[in-house]
Amino acid sequence: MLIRQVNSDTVRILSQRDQKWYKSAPDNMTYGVFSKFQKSEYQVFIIAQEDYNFTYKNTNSTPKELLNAVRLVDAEEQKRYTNLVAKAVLRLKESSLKKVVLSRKQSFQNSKSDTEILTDLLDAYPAANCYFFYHPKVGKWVGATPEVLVQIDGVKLKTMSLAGTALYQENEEHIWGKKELEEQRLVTDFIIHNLQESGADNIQESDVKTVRAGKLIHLRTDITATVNSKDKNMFIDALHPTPAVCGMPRNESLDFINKNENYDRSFYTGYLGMVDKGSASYFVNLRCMELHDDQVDIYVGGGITALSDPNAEFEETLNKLSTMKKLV
Ligand SMILES: C=C(O[C@@H]1C=C(C(=O)O)C=C[C@H]1O)C(=O)O
Repeated sequence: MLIRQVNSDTVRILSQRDQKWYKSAPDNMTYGVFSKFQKSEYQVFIIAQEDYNFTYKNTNSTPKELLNAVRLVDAEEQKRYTNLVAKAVLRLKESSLKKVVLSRKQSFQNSKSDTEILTDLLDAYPAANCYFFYHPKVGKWVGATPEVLVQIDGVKLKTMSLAGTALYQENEEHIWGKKELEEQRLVTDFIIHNLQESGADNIQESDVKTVRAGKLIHLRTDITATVNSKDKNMFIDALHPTPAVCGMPRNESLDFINKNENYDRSFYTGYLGMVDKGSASYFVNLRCMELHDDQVDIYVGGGITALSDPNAEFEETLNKLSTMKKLV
């Protein structure tokens, strides 16, 4: 497993010599975790039998083709997805469901090598958390995620509420609509409530800010807290899945997703992380794709509320799709 965190030059690789599929890891070791959206299905632990890091300086010359926008409309898929969103909007208007995150995957041919994809990823997304994961029994995934699930260093915990999406426009301050502001507030409230329930102290939230992720922008609140428990997993369980990838209330949205999304999210909207003695960093697996021999599956989604417009939600998935499509 390889990770380069936001705006860092250091690429870290944890590698396991054997091909075993570890289902847990002792806490005094350095290890990586790669988890499905529905964690009860499974998690993979990478035991760091080797632990390397190297400096990767961005070339400052992102290849031109990576900057081009690509629009990847598939008419059938548009119809299917907008119908799904319309069904969710009806449910959101008629029930106690407040938000549900819907998603889809689209497949493309790929002729690039893993190394080409990885170097293009590191060049194109210095401001994202870039990762590459491979396990012979699990598969090969790559992504550039803007979202931290949770970082714990000693007693300090950091997390974020990230939701709401718009296109980045140079020299223009975006005015966010009610839908985005409300759906992001919902995520913040959920995180704060669940941290309180888990016994975290001194919970602080920043002002809401607009942050850039490639050609997209999102709303983000940074949240910090003090934690005394040594059990990092407790905080992951408290936070994952947040309403940034699932919905609100959690069980109701999960039920809607399982009954209506009609495909397997697999590791998309799950999380990945590295745990190193006293510290742990976990990221939400977004803006990601699964690599097969000559095909890739790109996963994208977005938060739906009663105020959502199905066509605008489809556009949002297209914009997110191009993040990874540029790399293959
Ligand atoms: C679900 C995704 O992203 C999440 C949904 C967002 C939204 O609905 O605006 C924004 C950021 C993420 O929390 C994705 O990128 O696939």
